[in-house]
Amino acid sequence: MAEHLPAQPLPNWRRAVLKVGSNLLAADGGGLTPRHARALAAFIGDSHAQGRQVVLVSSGAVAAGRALLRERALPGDDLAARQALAALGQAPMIALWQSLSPRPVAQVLLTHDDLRHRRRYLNARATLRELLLLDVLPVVNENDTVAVDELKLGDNDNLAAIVAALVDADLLLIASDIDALYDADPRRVPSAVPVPHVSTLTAEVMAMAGGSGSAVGTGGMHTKLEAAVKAGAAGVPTVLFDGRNTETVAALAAGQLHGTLFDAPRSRMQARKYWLRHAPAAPGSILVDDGAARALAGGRASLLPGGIVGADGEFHRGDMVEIVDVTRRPVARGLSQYGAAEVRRLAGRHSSAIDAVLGYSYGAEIVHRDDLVVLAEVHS
Ligand SMILES: Nc1ncnc2c1ncn2[C@@H]1O[C@H](COP(=O)(O)OP(=O)(O)O)[C@@H](O)[C@H]1O
Ligand SMILES: N[C@@H](CCC(=O)OP(=O)(O)O)C(=O)O
Repeated sequence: MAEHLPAQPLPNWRRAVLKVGSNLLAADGGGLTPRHARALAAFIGDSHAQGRQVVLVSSGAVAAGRALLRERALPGDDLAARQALAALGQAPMIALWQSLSPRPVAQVLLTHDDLRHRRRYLNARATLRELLLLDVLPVVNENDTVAVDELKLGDNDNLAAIVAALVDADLLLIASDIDALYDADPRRVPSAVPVPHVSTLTAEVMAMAGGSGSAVGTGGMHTKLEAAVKAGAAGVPTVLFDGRNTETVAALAAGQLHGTLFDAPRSRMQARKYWLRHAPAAPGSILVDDGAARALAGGRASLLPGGIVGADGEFHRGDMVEIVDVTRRPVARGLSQYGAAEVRRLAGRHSSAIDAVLGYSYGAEIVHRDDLVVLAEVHS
């Protein structure tokens, strides 16, 4: 099918999230097969050789678990059964990727709760960043085994979009069993035509999507469009392509897309700055000396403990806080890596003393420069 779709340039990227659906990993309707995963793993390897980073979001645990039980009586299709199947199939899914990757593979299981609570969100982000620094391949899946129904993210398309924002990716790649978004569900409307480029995800575009076309897929096209909306809100464009087509997958490494490109409404930097400017601040602030105030105003510095003279009010690790000078004039705002009590204890100390003072460390920066907007930007 890809030959019907014109090649278009893939947006430039350095860090991407690649989402691989169950349909590709359990392609023969049974257990896991490397058939399509092999080319996708080669794409990840090629990208790595080009100095790019990929975080993989892989489905397939439930499908793998179901296949492992084979002739045994299958449990029902209720939540507990799915959770048991996910527990059974998660290790083989990771093992499949490890068998195809020359680099070590790291398993990351996330729940909705991990992403909703600031502190756990920051911890997940720090772990993923660290895994990328360690040059290993993170393989993320929803922690189906413990997620309860009302708190389940439910589908890995949405999870992949959240992870793309979490790791500051500049592209979300969705590998599916179809070569593009079609203007209607192609199973119901045989005359449906592929849409190579979506500049805005209007209600009309959202209405094009139908459910999953297979027994193992969960979301269908609808959750892929939801993912494109979520990623777009974080400034990340999304591409959808056929992960079964080895030529399509090989072309990606050469920067060519045969599939659908969804533009992001604003740049990643604009989206992040917007969020930092408008996210509600906790009732507390960090007081900094003149040197730190000047360094922050320059726009490229992180806030280190040495420039801090104190903290007002209450805030927790991960909260948005105001940063003010000693006259209480606002200088910047940003996400604090430490709570107010910890900041008071660290004030004036060198970053290298954090461990000794607290007995642990969340890193050398109290507010990392990526998580900070200076005053001029706050009012722009
Ligand atoms: N408008 C549409 N365009 C393309 N595919 C659609 C559309 N509506 C529904 N689909 C179905 O969505 C399926 C892909 O989603 P899904 O089965 O969940 O796969 P995955 O495991 O890749 O997430 C396609 O195979 C197709 O049958
Ligand atoms: N977390 C589940 C997959 C859920 C899911 O979204 O599946 P899919 O629609 O195939 O991407 C699993 O590992 O089986």
